[in-house]
Amino acid sequence: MIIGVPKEIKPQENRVALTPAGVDGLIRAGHEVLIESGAGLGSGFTDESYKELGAKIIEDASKVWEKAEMILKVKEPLPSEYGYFKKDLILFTYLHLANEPELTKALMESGTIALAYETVQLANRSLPLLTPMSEVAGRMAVQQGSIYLEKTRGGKGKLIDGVPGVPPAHVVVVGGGIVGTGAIRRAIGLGARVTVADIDTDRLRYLGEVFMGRIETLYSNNYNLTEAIKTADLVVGAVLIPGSKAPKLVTEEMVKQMEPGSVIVDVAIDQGGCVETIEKPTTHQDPIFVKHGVIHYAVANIPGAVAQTSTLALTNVTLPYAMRIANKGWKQALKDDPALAKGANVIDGKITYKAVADAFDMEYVELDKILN
Ligand SMILES: NC(=O)C1=CN([C@@H]2O[C@H](COP(=O)(O)OP(=O)(O)OC[C@H]3O[C@@H](n4cnc5c(N)ncnc54)[C@H](O)[C@@H]3O)[C@@H](O)[C@H]2O)C=CC1
Ligand SMILES: CC(=O)C(=O)O
Ligand SMILES: [Mg+2]
Repeated sequence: MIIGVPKEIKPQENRVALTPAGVDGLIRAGHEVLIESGAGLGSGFTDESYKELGAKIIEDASKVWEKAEMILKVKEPLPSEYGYFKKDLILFTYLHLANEPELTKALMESGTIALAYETVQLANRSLPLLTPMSEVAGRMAVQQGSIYLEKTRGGKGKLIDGVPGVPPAHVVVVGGGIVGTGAIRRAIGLGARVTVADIDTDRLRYLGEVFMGRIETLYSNNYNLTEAIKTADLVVGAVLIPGSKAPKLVTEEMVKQMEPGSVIVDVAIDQGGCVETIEKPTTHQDPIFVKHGVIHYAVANIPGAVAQTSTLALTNVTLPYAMRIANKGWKQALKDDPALAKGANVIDGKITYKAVADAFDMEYVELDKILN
C-alpha cells in the first residue's frame, strides 16, 4: 500500500504521524511511504532520517494526498485539506467528528474511509490510541494552569504548593479518567490540594487507593461541582463520553463564583468542551482568554507542545494498527479486529459511529452492514 504522511498544519502542531522506526517497519513489510518534506522536524526527525530508511520525501502536501492510498495524520484535517479527500482514501488520524460538522460532511461527500484514533476501543472499554495523548495532556494541563496562576501571566498570583504557613492552591479535576489521572499526578507532585469529581464511583475508589489519601474524591453532580469549584484556583476539564460531544458540566454560574485570576484548563475541548463559558478552542499561539475574571485555556492539541515525547508515545500505539490496515486492507483489518472496527466513523458516505450520527441527528449505519 502507498502510505502518505503530510506535515501537520494546525498552529504549532509539531507532532508527526510516523517516526523513522515506523517507516522502517512499513517498508520492511513491503509498503511504500511518502513523507512531506519537513513533516518530522518539529519532533526532531529530519527528511534525511526518513529517506535513508527508504521513504520518498515529497515537497508538496497535495502530491502526498494525491498519491497515497492511506494518509496517516495526527490532528483532524483543516478546511484547506478537505479538497484532498477522495473516494476510497483511508484516513487514519484523530477526528473528533462530534465537534466537526463541516469535516464530517466533507468526509461523507468524498467517500473517504475515515478511521478515528480516538474511538478505537478495546473490549475493556479503554481507548488505546487516545490514552498516551491523554496522559500527556493531563500533566500539561496542570503545568500550564500553574503558570497562568502567576500574577505576571494575569493570574491571581498563587504558588501552587504554597509555602510553610500559607496554603497550597486548590485544583479541581472534573473527570477522573486518563487525562484526570495525569492532572492529579502532576498536581499532587507539585504539592496542590486536589479534588477529583467523576460519576464512576469505581474509578473514584481506584483513584482514592492509588493516590493514598492525597486527594479528595467527589461524586460528580451539579451541586457538588458548584461547591468544589467555588474554592478552586485551577479547574481541569477532563470528562469524556466516547465519540460524543462533551456535556457542559462547568456552568457559567460556577465560573462567575470563582475568584478573579483563577484558571480553567478545558482539555475536553476537542470534543466540544465541558465548560459553558468556552465556545471554541484556542491555539498554542493564542492560548487563553478571560471571562468573568477567570483565565480560560482551551487548546485542542496540547500534546503538540511537547512533540518529541508525544510523537513517540502516539506512534508506539498507532503503528501496529496502521500496519494491519496496510497489510490486509481496511475491510479485512476491521473484520479481524473489533477494537479497530470501533475506529470507523465515516465509511463510503455513511456515518458508522453512533455517537457521531447522534451529534448531528443524522442516519447511523451499522458497520457490519458495510463489512458483510
Ligand atoms: N486538548 C487536548 O489536547 C487533548 C484532549 N483530550 C481529550 O480529553 C478528554 C478526556 O480524555 P480521557 O481522560 O482519555 O477520557 P477517559 O474516558 O479516560 O476519562 C473520562 C472520564 O470522564 C468521566 N465522566 C463522564 N461523565 C462525567 C460526568 N458527568 N462528571 C464527571 N466525570 C464524568 C468518565 O467516567 C471517565 O472517568 C477527551 O475528550 C479527550 O479527547 C485528550 C488528549 C489531548
Ligand atoms: C487527542 C488529541 O486530540 C490530541 O492529542 O491532540
Ligand atoms: Mg478540533
